[in-house]
Order: sequence, then C-alpha cells, then structure tokens
Amino acid sequence: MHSKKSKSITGKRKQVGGNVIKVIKPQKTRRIIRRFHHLINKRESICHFLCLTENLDETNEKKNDAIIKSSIKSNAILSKHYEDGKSQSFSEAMESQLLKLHSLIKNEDKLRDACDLTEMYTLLGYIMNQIDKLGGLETYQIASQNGQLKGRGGDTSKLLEKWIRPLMDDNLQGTALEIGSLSSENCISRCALFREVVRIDLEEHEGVIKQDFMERPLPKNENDKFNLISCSLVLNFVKNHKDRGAMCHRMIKFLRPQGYVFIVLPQACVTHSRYCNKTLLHKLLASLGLTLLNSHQSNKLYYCLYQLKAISQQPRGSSSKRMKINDGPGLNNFGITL
Ligand SMILES: C[S@@+](CC[C@H](N)C(=O)[O-])C[C@H]1O[C@@H](n2cnc3c(N)ncnc32)[C@H](O)[C@@H]1O
Repeated sequence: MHSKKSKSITGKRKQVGGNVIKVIKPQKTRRIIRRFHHLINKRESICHFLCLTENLDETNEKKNDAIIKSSIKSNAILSKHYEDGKSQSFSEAMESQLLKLHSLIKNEDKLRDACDLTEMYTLLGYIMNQIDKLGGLETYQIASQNGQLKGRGGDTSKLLEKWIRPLMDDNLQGTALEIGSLSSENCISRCALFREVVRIDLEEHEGVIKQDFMERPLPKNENDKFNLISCSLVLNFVKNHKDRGAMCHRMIKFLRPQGYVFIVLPQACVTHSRYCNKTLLHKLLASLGLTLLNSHQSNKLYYCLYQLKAISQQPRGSSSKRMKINDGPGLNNFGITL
C-alpha cells in the first residue's frame, strides 16, 4: 500500500534499466531507520495490548491492514476509530500519545475495564498510515543499504573480518551464512576467508537469496552447516523477544562445532533497554553454548563475536522470562527470551 506521498519523504524514484529504484538522500537515512523502528515498536506494543492473535508481517503491510480490520469487523465503533486514525496526517498530538503509550498500557486493566479501546485503534490506524507514508519495509531496507555504503563506514563486517581472520585456518574450507544480507559487496563476501558465503534476506537483492531464516530447511548433515553465521542488525529487526530468542536458538542448529556467530545490535539495545544489557545478552547466549570472544561498542552499535563451545548445563529458566532490569523514561523494550 504505497501512497504517492511516500515519494516526498523518501526522495525520488530513479529509472535503472527496466527497474524503478527508490533513492533516499544519505542525510535522511538515519532518520528513516529510527522512525521505522519507532513505529514498528509502538505497533507491536499496541497489538500485544489488544491481544491480536495473528502475527503481523513486516514484509506485507496490506496483509497487516487486513489482519487488524478482520479483528474488529463486527465492531463498527472500533473500525471507525481505526479508519479515522488512518486518515490523520502527521500530528504532534498523536506523536505525543505514542510517546505516552508505555504509561497508557501500564494502566492496562483500568483501560480495559472502561472499554476505552477506541484510543488504541485510532493510534493503530495512525501508525499504519505513517508506515505507509514512510514507504514500509522497502524504504527501510534502502535506508539500511545506504547506511552500509562504502565510504560511509557502514559495513559492520569490516570488524568481523578483523576479528575472524586470525581465527580461520588458511585452507579456505569454511562457509558462512549472512542473515539479513543487503549486498554481495560487503567485506564478509569479499575478504576471501570463506569458500562460500550464503546470503539471505527477507527481500530480494542482487546476489542475495530471498529467504526467511526461520523457514530455512534445517541442515540434514554437517555439510549443510556453517563455520560462521553473521546476524548484523537483524535481531533488533525481529518483532518480539520470543521470536528473537527463537532466532538465536535456530542459529545454533546451523553452526558447525566450534563455529562462530557475529551479532551486531544498535547500541541502545544493550544500554537503554528495560529488558536487556550486555551481561544479560552474554548470559543468554552462553546458555546456548556460545562463548563471547570479542566485543566492541561504538557510538551507535554493539558488536559481538561468539564461538560455539559446549552446550551449557545451566537451566534456561532465567532466560525464558522477560525481566525488567531498568526503568525510566526514554528506555526501549528490546529484549530476548529463549
Ligand atoms: C537493518 S537490516 C540489516 C542489514 C545488514 N545486515 C546490516 O548489518 O546493515 C535488517 C535486515 O534483516 C532482515 N531480516 C529480518 N528478519 C529476517 C529473517 N527471519 N530472515 C532473513 N532476513 C531477515 C530484513 O529483511 C532486513 O533487511
């Protein structure tokens, strides 16, 4: 559901051969990525509050709209509020409501008792319209690609190469899987440390297979496994803490013994989250058998390299529940549970 207005926010469309490619000005890249995350997170909180049972799909906004509509099809008032929200353009009042969402949802019982769900559906409609105007996942991915362009210091696998080179033997037998790959030109693919690099992403890009990692067939034997899995800026993209845990869990199944996992997160996921910090992250991954070898925090990102050692005998109990470790304004809800 691309509206014509999406062009005014995301820049122009350029004709390249037979294809029309959306172009985003580099200075807008960060703003678009932040805005997309903000909207997706708020939508997730509202859907959770409204107990929407069918999971929304970030790759298909039309489908999401249909899911929400069908959940209220027998309620004319809520449907009207949802449509009203969708018809609203950017508004400071709505934005401030979104910022206060956390405290609104905290009063969950009071709100539910009063049956005042109208506000939530108006906000939900507003978010849907804002995501549409932004250009949805396509714009987000182009913005991410821009952020990676050579010369803008955006390719996180540069640090991966530095860390992994001394650890790899010289016979080039290793294979790597890059989840959430946006380009075949990244350092991981060019560094010649691997015999093969399999690149997958939810969307199709040149040199990248369109595949949901969560649906990738499980390895039948050791040959189908990888020496390295790169998961750079992907976990933060996954909708909720359980699905993130499921992704971590699944990565182990694709890893050869002593294999490596490279994880990059926005720094705020480990410094400004109610449910996650570096210690918790490492503890959780340790319970899957991953030992931290290296980490680095830049202004914006947190990079970690792990190695699969013995599966920990520790009970997973503490990693299976989301626990609040920080509170206060300005914190985000990033978390991972197994
Ligand atoms: C911010 S981009 C990260 C791009 C790049 N890896 C980087 O470091 O800049 C996140 C990407 O993760 C991809 N992604 C999220 N969940 C995925 C999944 N289950 N399987 C494959 N790709 C996934 C999305 O399609 C999106 O392109």
